[in-house]
Amino acid sequence: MHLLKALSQIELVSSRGIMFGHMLFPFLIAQHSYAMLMDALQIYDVTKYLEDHPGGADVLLEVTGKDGTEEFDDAGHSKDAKELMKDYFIGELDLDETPDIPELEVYRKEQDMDFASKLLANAGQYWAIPVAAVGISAVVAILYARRK
Ligand code: HEM
Repeated sequence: MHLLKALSQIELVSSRGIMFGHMLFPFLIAQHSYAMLMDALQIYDVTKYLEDHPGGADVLLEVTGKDGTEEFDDAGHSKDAKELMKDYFIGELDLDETPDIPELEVYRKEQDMDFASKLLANAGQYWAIPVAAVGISAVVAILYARRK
């Protein structure tokens, strides 16, 4: 449930024009804007820092749309870097205050379908085509026989 709430919060962020992950949240992509998460909650928009980052743009791009806490810590950033980071802080996910998105509930239900239910759900489609073909052939055959 928390994930759904987090997603709905990220959608609000994305409506402000922030790309939030190609892989995790593909429906939220907005061009030319890059955001990353820290400590699974804090959102940083690093778009304007890409070119100035001493570690290069590539490492930042690798963590956009994801949680970059581990990578940030591994790089052994200085106190100054941590201070500078505050300039790019745009907000925090509020996991308690965000509403659920009904569409996501539906999506989740589809995901939960096991193989047998999927097969049953699709069976209708698979039968419809041959049954229609036999029906049409029968009508054509009857019409043809009558003409003779
Ligand atoms: C808003 C977020 C970030 C800020 C403000 C920032 C800032 C900085 C600064 C000021 C430096 C120079 C060294 C220092 O003072 O520590 C640096 C270096 C570096 N950063 Fe970042 N950084 C950020 C995010 C990241 C992330 C997410 C990664 C990894 C995925 C990363 C990887 C590196 C690396 C590898 C270096 C070392 C470059 C070198 O010494 O050659 N940084 N960063």
